[in-house]
Formats: sequence, structure tokens, C-alpha cells
Amino acid sequence: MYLHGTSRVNKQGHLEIGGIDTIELTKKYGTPLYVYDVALIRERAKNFRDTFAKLGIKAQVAYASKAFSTVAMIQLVEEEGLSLDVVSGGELYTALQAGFPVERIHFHGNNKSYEELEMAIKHQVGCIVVDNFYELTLLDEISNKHQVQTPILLRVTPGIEAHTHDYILTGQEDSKFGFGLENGQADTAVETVLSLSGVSLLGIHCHIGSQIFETTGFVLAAKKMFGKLKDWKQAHNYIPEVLNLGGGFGIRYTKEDDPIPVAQYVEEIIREVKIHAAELNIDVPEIWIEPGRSMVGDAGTTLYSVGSRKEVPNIRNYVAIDGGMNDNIRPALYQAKYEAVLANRVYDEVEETVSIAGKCCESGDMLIWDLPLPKANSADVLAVFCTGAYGYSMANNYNRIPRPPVIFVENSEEQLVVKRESYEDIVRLDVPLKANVKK
Ligand SMILES: Cc1ncc(COP(=O)(O)O)c(C=O)c1O
Ligand SMILES: N[C@@H](CCCC[NH3+])C(=O)O
Repeated sequence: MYLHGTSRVNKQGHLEIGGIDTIELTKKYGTPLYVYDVALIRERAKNFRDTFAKLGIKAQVAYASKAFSTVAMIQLVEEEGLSLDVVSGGELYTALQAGFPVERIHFHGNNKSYEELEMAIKHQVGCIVVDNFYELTLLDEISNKHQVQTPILLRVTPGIEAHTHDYILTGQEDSKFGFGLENGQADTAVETVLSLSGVSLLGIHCHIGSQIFETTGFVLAAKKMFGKLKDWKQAHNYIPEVLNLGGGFGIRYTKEDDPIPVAQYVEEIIREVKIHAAELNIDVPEIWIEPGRSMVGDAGTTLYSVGSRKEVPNIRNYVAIDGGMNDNIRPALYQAKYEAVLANRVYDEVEETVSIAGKCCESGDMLIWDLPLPKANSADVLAVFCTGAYGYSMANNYNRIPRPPVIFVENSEEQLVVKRESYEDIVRLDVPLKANVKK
């Protein structure tokens, strides 16, 4: 068993996070329950900050809020002095509600609407990461309407296939994101931007994928981007202020994962950038990165109550919990793997291998296959580790199941930061049929 951050096992054999007994939390708040180790999030943020500070590089670490966005989380990001990446009006709204400094917000998305772009411009967000020609036209129009010049980055796809699950790859040429670097789209985009009055080109951005365990892809991406920057310097005398290399740093979900330290990614990227900046005879651009998963992934643990069992003789034993693909869709979507323990008797001996089923009406709603556990019964609480990224943020109400609450724990104190959804919440937006509809 691998315990992340402040997770411990206390004298009663219960899992404890941030100095709080998780079983006490389940008694108070019920299950399923997302619990976040705030000290671990702060540690991750500090690690990113310190890494750049040590290298003496001007940088912005923008937390990719798609990984986990709530008002409290965004406030925590603010406290830690990071910047913020948002990808929709909703994420932007959450950031504004949290009082996040607008100049440190970067707005992403491959199909931002007119309204979303106007919202971003009205609030004067720090930068818009432009994904395509349609957006560029809209943005120029809206900026001119508001008589502003909007700072932008162009998102480019460098044609790199990072080693990760196909659905979370983003930098390959055949992708819905960004301007192709190799097919001439990025060149046309730069020419277009430089001719527009409503936007100013801060630099370029790329994101090669997620849950990546090697530096090669990042280094290659930087190299390819500089190849183009050389052309643009020659053609337009264009010199970037910012180079954004996206997120994607891998974390340990199970013992099969072996992440490298953040400092190693950053150092190798910077080394490459410095070489190319010197070749081009330009200052090293400000480096921006966008970690999501590596900021919050291992800080989150989900607690579930064990319920029914089904034994299929000679094949498999299923143990069902009171959540599943509603609160964590990643196993169903990406065959993602997780580790888990019985939080109320962590040290009990392993007695069987079971598969953990969710409660949705869907055969694919399986959380963990072949998990060694003590014989679990309905008095038990299952703690699934490393659910902090893309768990709550991708949660859904399939089968009209309410989404769980979120608790922050730190220094033996707990705080409810998202309430449990109720059945009233579930029908809140429903409009009953008109009484006379059949007439
Ligand atoms: C543009 C962009 N930036 C940052 C991220 C965050 O990635 P991760 O959570 O893997 O760090 C993503 C998601 O993959 C992304 O698409
Ligand atoms: N949601 C994905 C990764 C994010 C992809 C965003 N570009 C996951 O859970 O792994």
C-alpha cells in the first residue's frame, strides 16, 4: 500500500488524511465522499514554484483547472501564487467567483463561443489561447468592438505522439486542437495575427498529452516550436515573449506508474529552450506550463460504502460500492487503474481478490478489477486513492445519481467545500409537462 501526502493509518487501523480520521468523515458527511489533502496540493504548488525559481527563469505555472475546479480550489491556487488555465465560460465564472486575479487567467478551448470570448475580454483575462482561425476572427471582432487589444497565444500541434492513452493525446497532427505546425496552418495563423488590430501575439502554446512519464516529448515539442520561431523571426521579425509547453506531467496511480520528478521535466525543457534561444539570438522567453493532474491527482481520495456482493463461481467476485462511473468515469473512459484499501481496517489481512463495481446501470461501470482485499462487507468503507484529478470535474448524474460532496482537510481541520447534491438539485432545472399538452 502506497500512502500519498499526509495519509496515515491511525491506532484504530483507520485511514487518516490531513490528521482527520476518514471514517469519522464518512459518519458526518456520508458516502461517496471526495477528500482532498490540502497540504499535498500546497506542496505540489511550491515544488513547481521552487523549480523555476531555482533555475532563475521567468515563468508562470498555470494550474489547469479542468482537473478540479471549485471556488475553494481556485482560492487555494490564488493563495499559492499560481496562474490559472480555464477552458470554458463555466471555469472562468468559477475563477471570477473565487476572486482570482484576472490578469493571471489564461483562457483555452477549441470552440469558444462569441459569448465566452466576450466574457473573457470584458473581464480582461491575462491571455487567450487561440485554437483556430474561426476563433481568431471572432476575437478580433470582439476586441475591436470593445476597443482593446487582446493578448493571445497561438496553440500549435507539433505533431508529437506522446506515450499515453489515445484519448488523452493532444499534440499529434490528427487532433481537434490547435494549428498544425507541420502543415502550414501555424504559419498562416501567425501572418493573420500580425495583420489584425484586435490581438497581440504574446507567443505560442502546445500541449502534447496527459499522464506522460518522459521528457522526450516535451523536449521535442520545444525543438519543433523553435524551428518555426526561426522562420517567423526571418519572415516577420517576430520574437515571442512567452512559450507555453502545456501540462501532462504523469503521476503515480498504481505501482505500475513511475513518474519522474517535476524538476526533471522542467530542467530538461529549459535546457532545450536555452539552446534554441541562444541559436536564434533572442532572450529566453517566459516559460509557462499548465499542470492539472500533477497538482491535485494524488491529493484526492474517494470514500465509498461497500454494499452488495455477487459471486460468479470459479470466475470472479464482485463487490459493489455506492458510487462508480458517476464520480469517477476514468476507468470506463480510459481503462484507468487505481489502488484502494478498506479505510476502516487498513491493516487487516488480504483474504480475497475482488472486482469493484459501481452502482450505475452499465456493465462498464467497474472501478477496479482484481483488487486484493480483506473480505469486505457492508460495514466497510473503501478508499480509492489518487482520484483528485478528473474525478469530481468529470462527475455526472447518469441514472440521476447526485454528485458527492468535497471535503478539504488540512492540519487536523476539515472543511466542506462542495455540498452533496440532493434529489431536489437533480430535478431543479426540470420543467413539468404542461397540463394541457395532450389537447
Ligand atoms: C491545454 C491543456 N493544458 C493543460 C492540461 C492539463 O493536463 P494534465 O492534467 O495532464 O497536467 C490539459 C489536459 O490534458 C490541456 O489540454
Ligand atoms: N480527463 C483526462 C485528461 C484530460 C485531457 C485534457 N486535455 C483524464 O482524466 O485523464
